[in-house]
Amino acid sequence: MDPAAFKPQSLDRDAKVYVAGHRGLVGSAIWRKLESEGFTNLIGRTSTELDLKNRDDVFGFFSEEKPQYVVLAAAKVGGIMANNSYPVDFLSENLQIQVNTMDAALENDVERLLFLGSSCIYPKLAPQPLKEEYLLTGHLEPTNDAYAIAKIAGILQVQAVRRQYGKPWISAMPTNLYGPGDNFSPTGSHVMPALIRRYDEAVRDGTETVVNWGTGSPLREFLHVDDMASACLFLLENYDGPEQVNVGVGSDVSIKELAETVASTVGYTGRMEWDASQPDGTPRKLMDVSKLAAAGWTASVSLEDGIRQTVDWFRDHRDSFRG
Ligand SMILES: NC(=O)C1=CN([C@@H]2O[C@H](COP(=O)(O)OP(=O)(O)OC[C@H]3O[C@@H](n4cnc5c(N)ncnc54)[C@H](OP(=O)(O)O)[C@@H]3O)[C@@H](O)[C@H]2O)C=CC1
Ligand SMILES: C[C@H]1O[C@H](OP(=O)(O)OP(=O)(O)OC[C@H]2O[C@@H](n3cnc4c(=O)[nH]c(N)nc43)[C@H](O)[C@@H]2O)[C@@H](O)[C@@H](O)C1=O
Repeated sequence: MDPAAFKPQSLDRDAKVYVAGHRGLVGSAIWRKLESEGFTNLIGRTSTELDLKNRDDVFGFFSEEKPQYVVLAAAKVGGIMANNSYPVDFLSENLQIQVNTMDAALENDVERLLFLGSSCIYPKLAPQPLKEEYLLTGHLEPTNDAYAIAKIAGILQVQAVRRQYGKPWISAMPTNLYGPGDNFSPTGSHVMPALIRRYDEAVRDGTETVVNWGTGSPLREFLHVDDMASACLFLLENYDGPEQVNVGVGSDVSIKELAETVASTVGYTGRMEWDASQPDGTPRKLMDVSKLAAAGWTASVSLEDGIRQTVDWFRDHRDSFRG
């Protein structure tokens, strides 16, 4: 990555900004961040109001609204089981959402666009930590290869638009995210919300043994979604380059350690077991975040504080997640 790509970009606080996926974990955090930083003209649409898979509707929306900036945080998203069970949905829906949104953004002359990918774009057995240049250097993790291919296509589309049309569009690759507003579905979610819900329910139900998926040995890095939103604005204000930029905290924990922290945070004192018939996924995916750090951005929410805050949020909202 060319360090010169990190340079101040002027952003107009009164520009119309379309946050695609503004009700999701990431999109809602980006919306809050932009509002708190003085952006006055944010627009969003639910998937019911505007299905980004519907190309005609997407083109109609862009030609009517004419947003100047776009944050593309709408996607079909899920944890290891959802990705492994519904690969064609993750491939096809994400490709449609991305291609329609970026094509319509190009046709309507969107000035700045930020595409969100994921750390799963890197090869399963790449050296750690994962540097941006490891993209397309090896085989993907099979539990999420379909989703990863869609995300890689998104990075390439951003790069191709830059090359062919000279637009200053960019891509960010977040590590595993968590925080208020996450998806707490027991089977569809990522590990953090799954564990918070499972251990919180175990405490309330007096369950003596809680079973987690896999062996507990995989290592994962967790970034609080408010940090992710802050990094997104930082990139929009400070980065103009073709290469995707990693966003993470720079350290990881084993799933077993994570489960123990969640259990102790919610006050669970029973037994913990592991169901090794469930997939572990990739053994490790620690992001190399030195590019972003050198440019002046680092995460600020500690894992312990972030888990405590997310547990509190879940407890305040858990009735809406029952069933
Ligand atoms: N969560 C994580 O750990 C990580 C997430 N990311 C990336 O961050 C981005 C946001 O993820 P996250 O916030 O977690 O996901 P969520 O599932 O929380 O939110 C996804 C959003 O996308 C919208 N959406 C989905 N399908 C459509 C559609 N067909 N038309 C219009 N809108 C649609 C949903 O809208 P609605 O609510 O209206 O249905 C929802 O607001 C994604 O690109 C994801 O790949 C990357 C790495 C890790
Ligand atoms: C962000 C990222 O998210 C996905 O990749 P992942 O990191 O493997 O996702 P995960 O959070 O679902 O699991 C992490 C680890 O945790 C273990 N684990 C234990 N117990 C539960 C559990 O109860 N639920 C879940 N989901 N996992 C569990 C699980 O077995 C695995 O070892 C991608 O598909 C892709 O979408 C992507 O980019």
